Amino acid sequence: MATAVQIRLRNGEDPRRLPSLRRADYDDNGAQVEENGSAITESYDKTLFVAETLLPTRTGRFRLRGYRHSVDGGLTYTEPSCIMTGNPEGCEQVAVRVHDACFTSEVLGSLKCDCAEQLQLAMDYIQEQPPGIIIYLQQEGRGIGLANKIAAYALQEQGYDTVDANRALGLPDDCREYTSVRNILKDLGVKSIRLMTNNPRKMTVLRQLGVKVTARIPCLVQAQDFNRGYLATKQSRMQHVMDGSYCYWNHDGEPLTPSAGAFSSADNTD
Ligand SMILES: Nc1nc2c(ncn2[C@@H]2O[C@H](COP(=O)(O)OP(=O)(O)OP(=O)(O)O)[C@@H](O)[C@H]2O)c(=O)[nH]1
Repeated sequence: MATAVQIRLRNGEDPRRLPSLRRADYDDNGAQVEENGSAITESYDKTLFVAETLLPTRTGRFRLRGYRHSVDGGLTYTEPSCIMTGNPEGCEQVAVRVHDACFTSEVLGSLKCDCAEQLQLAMDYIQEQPPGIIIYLQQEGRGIGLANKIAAYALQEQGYDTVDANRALGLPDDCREYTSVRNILKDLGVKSIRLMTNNPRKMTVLRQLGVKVTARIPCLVQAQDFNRGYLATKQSRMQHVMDGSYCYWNHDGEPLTPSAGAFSSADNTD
């Protein structure tokens, strides 16, 4: 006999919906305004916790938390999730990976990028050194979506790199937004984080949102024939901190080879 699923209600809200959110309108400058045109002070980004379960995986057991996130007052929403080990609630300096979806590598096994391997590295890391959190966001293609990313790949077959392909399509280099990360960390009571990333933009954007980032943990994977150019472009045109000729990674975030000048201890503690 089926058992009724109990969903915890918070502040009277049904977390499966976003009923209390209103639609935001925007003025010419992109600011959110009321119907009468006056500026809105209330924030229209909202991230609601839905449920948590325990998930056994090939990498080990993880806590998996589901959220609903809206930036337009509930008109549309995405579903960020949190893959966690240990009990990071209320902790300082929690190892956190903010990871954006990559259907091509994570589902299809594409070799054109390093996304799937970075996700695996992060899972290994937080499994071996709990507590830790991976916040997985549905922002395929650096936010342009899967179909546009496929269009960008088609242009890359003609010789465009990953930046110019987006631009040739009239799309931004990177339009990911991270308000859900701030909201989820707040929901968990996480006080500060060590961010697993090679991307300085992520560090900057999260700090601007008020997330206390105390250190960076490099998240590097071995380059191979199909992603060598992509990794080199991320380094040269998107300021990612990595060495294009070889990649390495260990759990302390320290360089394994003396030639790894890009990874001074200063990089790891800024
Ligand atoms: N538009 C576009 N997106 C890509 C391409 N290759 C991978 N992606 C997307 O890039 C996102 C991951 O971003 P990356 O630039 O690889 O890395 P990052 O997350 O910014 O930085 P790290 O934290 O160091 O991994 C995922 O959403 C992928 O779907 C590409 O060639 N074009």
